[in-house]
This record gives sequence, C-alpha cells and structure tokens, in this order.
Amino acid sequence: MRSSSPVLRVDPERPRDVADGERPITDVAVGILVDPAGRFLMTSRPPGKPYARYWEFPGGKVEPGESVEAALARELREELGISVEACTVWREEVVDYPHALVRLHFCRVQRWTGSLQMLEGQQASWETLPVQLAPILPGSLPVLRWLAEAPVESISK
Ligand SMILES: Nc1nc2c([nH]c(=O)n2[C@@H]2O[C@H](COP(=O)(O)OP(=O)(O)OP(=O)(O)O)[C@@H](O)[C@H]2O)c(=O)[nH]1
Repeated sequence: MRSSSPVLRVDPERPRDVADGERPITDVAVGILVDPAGRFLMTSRPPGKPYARYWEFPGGKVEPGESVEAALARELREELGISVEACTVWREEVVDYPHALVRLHFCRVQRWTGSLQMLEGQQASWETLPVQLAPILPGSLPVLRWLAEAPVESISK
C-alpha cells in the first residue's frame, strides 16, 4: 500500500519498541458512520488493548491479502454486529506510536444493516462537534479537525 500519508508522531520523547527504519507499518481500516441526524459514531477501546478506554472510530488491522474495505466490513461485524453495504476511503494518515507504526485508512461508511451491538465490551456514542468525550486516541484527533473543516455530510456520500 502507499506510504505518502502525513505522519503524526505521538510522544516523541518515549523510546520506540523497534528502532526507526526497522519498524513494520500496520494498515488499519477505520469507519466513520454517520446517522440520519448527521451525528458520527465514536467507540471506546476495549479493556486489555493499548490505550484502553480511549475514544476512537471503530475499526481494526487489515489482515494480509485483505482490502481496506473488506477489513473494515469484517471489523465492524466483529465489533458492532453490523454489515457494511457501502464504504469509501476518505483520508489516510500514518501515526507513529511508541508501541506501533500504523497507517490509518479512514473510510466513510455510507450504508450498513443491523443494529449496533457492543460485542467487545466497548462503549459507543453518536457525536456532533465539538466532541465532549475524553480521552480521545491521538490518532483519531485529526479526524475531528477534518470534520470541522468539511461537514460530515460532505464526505463522499
Ligand atoms: N480502530 C481504530 N484504531 C485507531 C484509530 N486511531 C488510531 O490511532 N488507531 C490505532 O490503530 C491501531 C488499531 O489497532 P486495534 O487494536 O484497534 O486493531 P484490532 O482490533 O485489529 O487489534 P487486535 O486484533 O490486535 O486486537 C492501534 O494502534 C490504534 O491505536 C481509530 O480511530 N480507530
């Protein structure tokens, strides 16, 4: 996959788990679901994961050989019990965490079926700007800035 996305470095003072130059990059598919009222869905990271209880957008790692769209559909089925019917990649961003180097593929989910279920013990909240939730995962913060610049309805309907 391409590697020309902007890089957000989180906690530059902390040592990286693996030296720069040797760090594998992990692709992550992330979904932005918008409801008919124009609110977008945020979920909390389940206990036991890095940054547990931080708020983020639902999604997860792309498996080898999988497309971003297929990974997102699988992750949202596993986490939320919904079936994605249409989604489009919106923006990409590389985040350099001390524990991992990730390339986030933020996708607008245009259509899904099924009711939301919290299958991994997470919480969910339909939000509008300004978001009052805290703490928010550093790699998810740019999305809130982008949404402030471009109304959520305008991202690839
Ligand atoms: N799902 C999601 N991950 C994000 C966002 N922003 C962000 O930096 N990330 C990072 O992307 C990575 C996604 O990993 P994950 O732990 O959610 O993925 P997963 O469910 O496939 O993990 P696992 O199967 O290893 O448990 C983490 O390093 C997480 O910190 C976001 O908005 N949503």
